[in-house]
Amino acid sequence: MAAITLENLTKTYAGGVTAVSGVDLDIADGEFVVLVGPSGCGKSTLLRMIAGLETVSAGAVRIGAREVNRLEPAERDIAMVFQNYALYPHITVRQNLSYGLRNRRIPKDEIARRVGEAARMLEIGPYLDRKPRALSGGQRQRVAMGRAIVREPAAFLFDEPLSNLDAKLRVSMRGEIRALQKRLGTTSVYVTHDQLEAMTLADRLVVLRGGRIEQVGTPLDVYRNPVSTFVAEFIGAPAMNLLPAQIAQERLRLPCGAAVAVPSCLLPRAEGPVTLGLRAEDLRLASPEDAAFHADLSHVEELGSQRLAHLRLSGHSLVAAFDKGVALSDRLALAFAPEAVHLFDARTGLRLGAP
Ligand SMILES: Nc1ncnc2c1ncn2[C@@H]1O[C@H](COP(=O)(O)OP(=O)(O)OP(=O)(O)O)[C@@H](O)[C@H]1O
Repeated sequence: MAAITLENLTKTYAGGVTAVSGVDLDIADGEFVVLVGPSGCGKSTLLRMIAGLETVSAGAVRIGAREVNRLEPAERDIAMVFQNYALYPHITVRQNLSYGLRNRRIPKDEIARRVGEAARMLEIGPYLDRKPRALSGGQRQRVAMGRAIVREPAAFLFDEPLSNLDAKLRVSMRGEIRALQKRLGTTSVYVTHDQLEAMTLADRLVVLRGGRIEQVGTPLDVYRNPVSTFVAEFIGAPAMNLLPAQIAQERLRLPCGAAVAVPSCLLPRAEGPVTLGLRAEDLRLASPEDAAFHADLSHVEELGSQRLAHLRLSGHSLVAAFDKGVALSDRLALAFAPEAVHLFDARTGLRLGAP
């Protein structure tokens, strides 16, 4: 096991596209770090540079005490789990698991011990003598995990390993990967574009945007204190509501003209336009007297445990989350606690005020 350090890591492809730019990141020994961001933000490129599948244009990758920039993937002591499983189709599951170990001349009884242990952990014992094509997608992904585990590597690198599975299986495999990683204590870097997967797996999230780190933090910290409108909209479902607003005389003026008090620590130095962020669950139904504003109901999404109200406020859309069974009229009186307010610079999108 080992820590992983990225220093000013940069990748410019031959065509001139800079996919990753000046990334600095310290991943602690045993930590589970998830790289998350929209398509094209550079997360796969970053992971592939750690793996050695992509060359580094500038900067350094360290695994443990070693700089590994010039080492082949096989020399880096890492194991990778891919989306498409990458199993050998013509040999059995047992042979797939032991293949890499045999190549490294590990003694037979040691191979048998590791394969047996991984098969037990992943409950794939009954399939050891089948070929991959005789397995379901979930079982194949378990074999791919098993192949990583038997290597006993310094780190696991996961590239969207669950995206080919159906929604229910994804949730259960997510739990299994998390539990397995905790049990083994192996440093892990996991790439996904699915913010929910990122939130539930990570010790720390790394949100990437345009090849740069936008924010690093625990899932809850990133959810509660997004550094920008980009992170606010990307992390959390439904996405944070963002509305244009004005600061005037230490009050926040909403698009409908209503004015509300805001904690002074949040207020920007100058008066003027800001972007107001409000999480759907921070909006509550209010009596007409203590409503901050009124909004028109356009439709309701029933999620079983929750009702999501899609609303219109002076030409802007927003979503409010309510408990199941709450009665909703066509026009809702709504309020929010002053502490629930997130304010962002209207021009740069960066967070204003203390987190
Ligand atoms: N081999 C390549 N040659 C040139 N440009 C590339 C190459 N691979 C990736 N890119 C570009 O680099 C940028 C980052 O790509 P990358 O695959 O790392 O993003 P990603 O965040 O993993 O996206 P996705 O979620 O869609 O896989 C994109 O603009 C992509 O078009």
